[in-house]
Amino acid sequence: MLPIASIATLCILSYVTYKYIIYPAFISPLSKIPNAHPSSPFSPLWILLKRFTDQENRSIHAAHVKHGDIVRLGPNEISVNCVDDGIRTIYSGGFEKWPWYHQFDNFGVPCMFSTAESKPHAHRRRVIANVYSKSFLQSSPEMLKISQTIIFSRVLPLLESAAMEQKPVEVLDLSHAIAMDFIVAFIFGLQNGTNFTQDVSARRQFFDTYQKRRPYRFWSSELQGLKSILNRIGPIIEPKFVQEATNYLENWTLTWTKAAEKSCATKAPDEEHIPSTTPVVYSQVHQSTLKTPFPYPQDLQIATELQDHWAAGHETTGITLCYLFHELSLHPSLQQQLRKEFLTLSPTLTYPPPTPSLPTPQTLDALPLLHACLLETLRIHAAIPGPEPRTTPSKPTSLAGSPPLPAGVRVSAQPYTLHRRADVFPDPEAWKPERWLDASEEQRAEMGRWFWAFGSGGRMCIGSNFAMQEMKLITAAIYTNYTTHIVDDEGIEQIDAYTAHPRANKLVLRYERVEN
Ligand code: HEM
Repeated sequence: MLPIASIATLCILSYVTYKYIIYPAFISPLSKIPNAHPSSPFSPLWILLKRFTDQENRSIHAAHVKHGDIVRLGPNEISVNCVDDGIRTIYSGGFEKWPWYHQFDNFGVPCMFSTAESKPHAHRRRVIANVYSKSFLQSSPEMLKISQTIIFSRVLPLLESAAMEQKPVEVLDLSHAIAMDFIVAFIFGLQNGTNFTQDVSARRQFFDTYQKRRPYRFWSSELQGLKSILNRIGPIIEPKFVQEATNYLENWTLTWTKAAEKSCATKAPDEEHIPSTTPVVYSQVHQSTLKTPFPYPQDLQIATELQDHWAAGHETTGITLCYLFHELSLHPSLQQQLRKEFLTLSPTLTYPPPTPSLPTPQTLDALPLLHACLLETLRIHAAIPGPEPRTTPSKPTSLAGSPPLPAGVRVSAQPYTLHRRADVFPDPEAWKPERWLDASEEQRAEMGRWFWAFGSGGRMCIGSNFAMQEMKLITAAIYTNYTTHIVDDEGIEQIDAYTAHPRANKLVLRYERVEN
C-alpha cells in the first residue's frame, strides 16, 4: 500500500498538472485560440518579457500577421484586432477596464481614465464630457482667447525669431510645450497656466521630471503587487527619484487646482496685464464631484482628474504634431499645397497679423488636406499604438470566431495592428494623406471603422475634439508662414510602448519664412 504522503503528493501533482497544463492547453475555451508563443497557454512570461523589453506592440502584431484576428498571449490573456466581433463588442460597454489602468491613479485616487468599473466612470464622464464636445469648443470664448494668446503671442514670435536667426528648433519638446500650454490654460485658466512655449528652462525642468519616471512604468503597470512589496524593502526596482518626481507633479497640480478655485471665487484680474479665462475644466470637474459622492477627499478627487487631463492632453498631442511636422518636412510639395489651403481662410493666419484674430474653428475643421494629413499621421504614428486592456464580462462572449469566453480574461486591441490592415489601408507602412482624399465613400467609411487612434465607445478619448482643434490651428499657423526642413531626425522611429514617442526623443527642424 502506498504511504499517505505519496498519495498526497500524487494528488497534488495531478491537480497541478491538470490546472496548469491540461486545462489551459486542451480544455479551456482559450485553448481553441492560436498561441502567440508555444508557452502562452502555460505562462505569461513570454508577453511579460516582451513588455519589459519594449517589444510588446510589434510582437503582438507579428502574432496577428501569422495567426489572424485573435491570438492568445498568456494563460488568461488574448489579443483581438478586428472590428466586427472585435473592438465593436469589447469597447461598446460591457467589458470593464483591466486593473492595469491603476498605474494612472494620482494621489492614490482613481481618475475617470483609471476607473475600472463602468458605472462610476459613466457618472463622471456624463458631467465632464460637455466641455470637450466639438460644439462647446468651437464656440468657447475661453478657447478663442487661449488660442489667440498662444498662437500670436507665443508660437509665431518664437518661430519668427528662430527663422530670422536661422536657429534650428527641437520640435518634439516644443510641440509638448505648446500642447501643455493649451490644455493647462483650458483646465486652470489662462492666468494660472504655463508658458512652456517660451519659458524653455521651466519647460525642461518640468518635462525632465515627468519623463524620468517612464523607464519604471513596467512595474506599476504589470507587477503592482510585487512592486509594493519590494518598495517596502528598499529602492530595489524603483529608484527614490521616481516617487519624488510623482510627488513633485502632484504638488504642482494641487497648487494650480487651488489657484483655479481662487480664480473662480474672485473677479477677473486686470485684463490689460494678464489675459485671463475661466478655468473651464476645473469648474466642470468641481461640479461633477458635487453631484456624485466619492470615497476620497474632494480636493484630491478633483486634482486626480485634472492631472490626468494635462498628462493625457500634452503628451499625445505633442507626439502627433512632431510626426506631422516630420512627415511634412519630408514632403515639401505637400507643404505648398497645404499653404494654398490655408490662404483660403478668412482671416488668414499670416504673421505679424494686421489684427490678431483667428479663422473660425469650423472653417479650419473643413480643410480637407489638413484633415487628411492629421488622420494619416494618427494612423501610422498613433501616439497610443499599444494595447488597451479590458476584462471579459460574466456573460460568456465570443470574439473573432472564438468559443464563448469565460469572465475575467484580459483582452485588448491595439491601434498599431488595426491601422496596418493591408486590405483596408493598402501599402500600410506608407504615410499617404491622399488615401483619405481619393477614397470612394465606401472605402472612407471602411477606413473610418478601422481608425482607432482615439479608441471607441464609452471610454473613447474625451479630448479628441480638443486635440484636433488645437493641432489644426497650430499646423495652419506654422505652415501659413514657414516651410520646415529636417536638420536632425536620427532616432525618429517610434518606441514600442503604450504611448510611443520618437526613440531619440527629439526632432530638429529649421524654419524658413515664406513671403505672404
Ligand atoms: C492626439 C491626441 C490624443 C490621442 C491620440 C489620444 C488617445 C486616446 C486614447 C487611445 C484613449 C483611450 C485609451 C484606453 O482606453 O486605453 C484616450 C483616452 C482619454 N484621453 Fe486622449 N488622446 C489625445 C488627446 C487627449 C487630450 C487633449 C485630452 C485632454 C483632456 C485627453 C484626455 C483623455 C482622457 C481623460 C481619456 C480617458 C477617457 C475615459 O476613460 O472616459 N486626450 N485618449
